[in-house]
Amino acid sequence: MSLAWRSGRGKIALSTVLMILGGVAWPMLAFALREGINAVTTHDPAKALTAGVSVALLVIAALLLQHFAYVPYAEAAELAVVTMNAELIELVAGSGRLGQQENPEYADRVALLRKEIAQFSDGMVGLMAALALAVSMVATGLLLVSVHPLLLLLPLAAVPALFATQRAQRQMAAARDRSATSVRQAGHLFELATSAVPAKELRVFRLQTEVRRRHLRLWGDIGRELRAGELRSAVTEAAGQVVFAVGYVAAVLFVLRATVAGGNQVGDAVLVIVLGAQVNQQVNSALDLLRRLQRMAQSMARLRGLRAPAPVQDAPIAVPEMPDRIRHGVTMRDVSFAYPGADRLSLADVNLTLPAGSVVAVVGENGAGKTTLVKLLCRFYDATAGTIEVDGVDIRRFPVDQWRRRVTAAFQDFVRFEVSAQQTVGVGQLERIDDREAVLAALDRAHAGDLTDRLPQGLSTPLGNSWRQGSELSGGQWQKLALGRAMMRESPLLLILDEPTAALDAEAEHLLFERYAENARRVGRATGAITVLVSHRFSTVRMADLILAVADGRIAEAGSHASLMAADGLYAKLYNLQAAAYRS
Ligand SMILES: Nc1ncnc2c1ncn2[C@@H]1O[C@H](COP(=O)(O)OP(=O)(O)OP(=O)(O)O)[C@@H](O)[C@H]1O
Repeated sequence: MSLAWRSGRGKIALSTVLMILGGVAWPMLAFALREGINAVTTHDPAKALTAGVSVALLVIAALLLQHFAYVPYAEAAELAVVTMNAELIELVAGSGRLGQQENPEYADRVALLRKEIAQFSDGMVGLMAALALAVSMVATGLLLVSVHPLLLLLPLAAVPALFATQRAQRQMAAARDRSATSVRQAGHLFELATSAVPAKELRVFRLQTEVRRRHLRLWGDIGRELRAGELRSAVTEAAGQVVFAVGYVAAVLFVLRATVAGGNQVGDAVLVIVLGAQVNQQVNSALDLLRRLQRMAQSMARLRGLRAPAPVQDAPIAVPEMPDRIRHGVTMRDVSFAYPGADRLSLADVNLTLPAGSVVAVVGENGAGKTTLVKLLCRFYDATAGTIEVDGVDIRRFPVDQWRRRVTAAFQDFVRFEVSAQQTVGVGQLERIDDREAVLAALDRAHAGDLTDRLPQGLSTPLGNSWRQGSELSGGQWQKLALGRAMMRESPLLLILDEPTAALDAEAEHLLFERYAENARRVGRATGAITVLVSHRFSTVRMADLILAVADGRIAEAGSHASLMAADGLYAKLYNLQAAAYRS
């Protein structure tokens, strides 16, 4: 509300006045009607004329004023939606960790919230109109009392309806929560069916009909769940309304009896009949407002849930200075790790040292734990047991943010930032995003200097289909840009390359790493920087100073290419298999 107020005090104040005038016009209309009818029954033409003109003016006011008031309200509500979305992005993407985003329950909550925030503006408008509603309810109450104090009980008859509405809301929210996972899965299928990247596989495997069928089936399930919830909540709400209807009928009969007995004038009976209908209208509006407020409160509670800080495992006792260089190496001591909620370890009892200045390759079969090892080094997660140390200092003692500044990485599932080529590389070091020379140097280090020559506007070329005139790149070209992005930071302590070249051909990868490894060792000698390369290509892996063969979450072997070949274990087996495949 404070946001709405700050968005334009003058406009909001004027709208609120218009809203209140419009709101009060309805009960005043009933009052003018009473005066008119009483004037007719007492044969007072002057009073009847005044009342008639008042009725006309009040109808105009009641019908028109509120429309104008809604314009600034809607504007302020949109602003609130934009602000909430910004906060949601900050909460979801701002965390230094991955644990939340890889958790399906968290993903459900974020998906629901995204949907709810889109409907937030309606609730905001209702909330801003609440003052006008309250004023018109008070005016109605005063007029009812003017006929008979007992009539003030009429709005009380609406109280059960209020409770019923609250209950109905909870029933609906529970139904929505129950169907959240299906909604998320249906959303995923919709993305699959309509976005460009999956289009090829969908067609090759002729999956379009299957995806459509599953999408329909999910929506069938969701529809059934929601309809059942809607039916339950409709029955609950109707029960509340029946109580009010009984109260209304009783009030009308009460006044009619008094009128027939001569205690009231005819106009009083008309006043109560009209006001009674208005009370019903007001109570409905109040219920609707309550419904919206409850939805908003639920959204806010969900948002608060996301705001709650993730449990901090690493409260540092004394934060040491981030080292300028690594002198000895990064050591993992008895490191084990299980993903949150998982019942098996993805890494178990890892003990190893990555020597300062070295190029370390990690090999192993799919699911062995290579990426998990890398995630711990990047501190997307902390080890479940054991420690990771840099020159003897536990990395959990460094603030995550500072550690991240000295880590750079390229991943297999790299991001295609659809901005200019300059920026898609430059975001690797935001402070230098517009530094052309830095971007060109990074691309050169990634062996991708020639790429920009092929782009129509060089580094300024907009990339991707979200631009009208954007250039679409091949998978390998996008990957080269992602590698360039990783090379933007010139003095990282840790460079992670997690299958960053899977989309490049074997020769391009070999050339890149030959050059890269040489450079990495040279830089490494100066800063102790360690390069960790995850790859399935053994022609590249053999160049590394240290090779780690991971199997089932454990380090099965560690050593140089020559020593591991001599040992004739897992590495030698995998190497020979690939070499034989290439020879044949
Ligand atoms: N976010 C996650 N939540 C739960 N378990 C996960 C998660 N990511 C990976 N795992 C599990 O951890 C184990 C190791 O996975 P990891 O991604 O480290 O393998 P990898 O060696 O990098 O495999 P690949 O060569 O296929 O990339 C696997 O059993 C996987 O199922």
